[in-house]
Amino acid sequence: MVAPSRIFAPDLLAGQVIVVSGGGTGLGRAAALELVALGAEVVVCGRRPEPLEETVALAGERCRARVCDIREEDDVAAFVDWTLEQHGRIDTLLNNAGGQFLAPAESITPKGFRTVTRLNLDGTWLMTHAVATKAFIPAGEDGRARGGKVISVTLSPHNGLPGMVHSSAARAGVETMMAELSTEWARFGIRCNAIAAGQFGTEVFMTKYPQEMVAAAAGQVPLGRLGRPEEFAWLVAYLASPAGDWFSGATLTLDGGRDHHVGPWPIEGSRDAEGRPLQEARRA
Ligand SMILES: CCCCCCCCC/C=C/C(=O)SCCNC(=O)CCNC(=O)[C@H](O)C(C)(C)COP(=O)(O)OP(=O)(O)OC[C@H]1O[C@@H](n2cnc3c(N)ncnc32)[C@H](O)[C@@H]1OP(=O)(O)O
Ligand SMILES: NC(=O)C1=CN([C@@H]2O[C@H](COP(=O)(O)OP(=O)(O)OC[C@H]3O[C@@H](n4cnc5c(N)ncnc54)[C@H](OP(=O)(O)O)[C@@H]3O)[C@@H](O)[C@H]2O)C=CC1
Repeated sequence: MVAPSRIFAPDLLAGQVIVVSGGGTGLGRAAALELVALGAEVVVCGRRPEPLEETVALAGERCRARVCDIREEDDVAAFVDWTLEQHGRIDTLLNNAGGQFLAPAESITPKGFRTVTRLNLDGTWLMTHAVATKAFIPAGEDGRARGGKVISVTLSPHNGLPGMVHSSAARAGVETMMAELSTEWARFGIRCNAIAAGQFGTEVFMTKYPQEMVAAAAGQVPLGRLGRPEEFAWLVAYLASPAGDWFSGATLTLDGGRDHHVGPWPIEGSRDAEGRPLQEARRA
């Protein structure tokens, strides 16, 4: 049995059907567990069955899983069709599946660049388009488009992460995609937003990258620590709830201040002998 939410009422999302891509691990799993705790029916997908099955085991019977590679059009179509057969509707799509490898830009081959943009930009588009055309745009019982919400994970800092030019570019594309669709698909009652995630201490984050970079990451966050996966899950739950109904086209940056980090503060030349930031004298 999944643990109750520490923030929201237990029936906040009762009756909702929510798809979480990449729901077998990390941020996606944390979101899936929180959404189930709030009463939603959750469907997770990813390439590997084992992590998905683990999420289902942790979440309980209101969570189902199916293997789907978001880069493959036929896979995506079959996944969305299956979800609709199981539940009859989808209310929210969380585009969380994604990732990249860390490498200096000059060393990235055309294939390597395509690999990352195909996953993060094309894959997000395939999922968004399939869910919209199959679940959100078709008319409901009242003859009007059913509507729904798309929440896509992107990346902070927005001036790009050195070593991740492919992912920085792809995530910028996703944010603009969400903004554009918020206008085009408003007529169907579809809300599209992005969550620009700063650095979160998920298992993959802690193990995939060079350890010296991981160790230095919190030092680049003004609030001095990595994000906790449940902090991401709470924002997803908020956006999926009625409290999120007037958000559309927004990028919500969740990063402890990382986007605007200018280095440690106060720096030498800007602090007094006790280390306090300098302040100008008031005029007499
Ligand atoms: C202080 C600062 C703090 C901050 C520092 C850190 C900030 C991190 C912020 C973000 C954190 C996160 O997102 S954490 C979560 C990350 N999670 C993930 O990345 C999970 C998903 N990722 C993946 O599946 C893989 O990494 C990915 C490469 C994207 C896709 O895998 P695939 O199996 O599809 O692809 P592969 O077959 O492995 O590779 C395809 C091609 O890509 C290229 N390629 C792949 N790996 C490569 C590598 N390591 N180096 C070079 N090139 C590579 C090659 O051209 C490969 O072709 P060949 O040459 O022919 O083989
Ligand atoms: N952790 C962090 O600091 C940050 C994370 N992010 C982004 O947030 C998201 C979640 O990150 P996190 O939980 O840390 O990382 P994970 O690597 O744990 O999560 C990525 C998930 O996406 C799935 N996935 C990858 N490729 C595909 C694919 N082609 N089709 C379907 N599913 C796929 C993976 O499952 P499988 O391998 O089984 O397919 C995995 O469950 C990612 O998009 C990540 O890039 C952004 C900023 C910072």
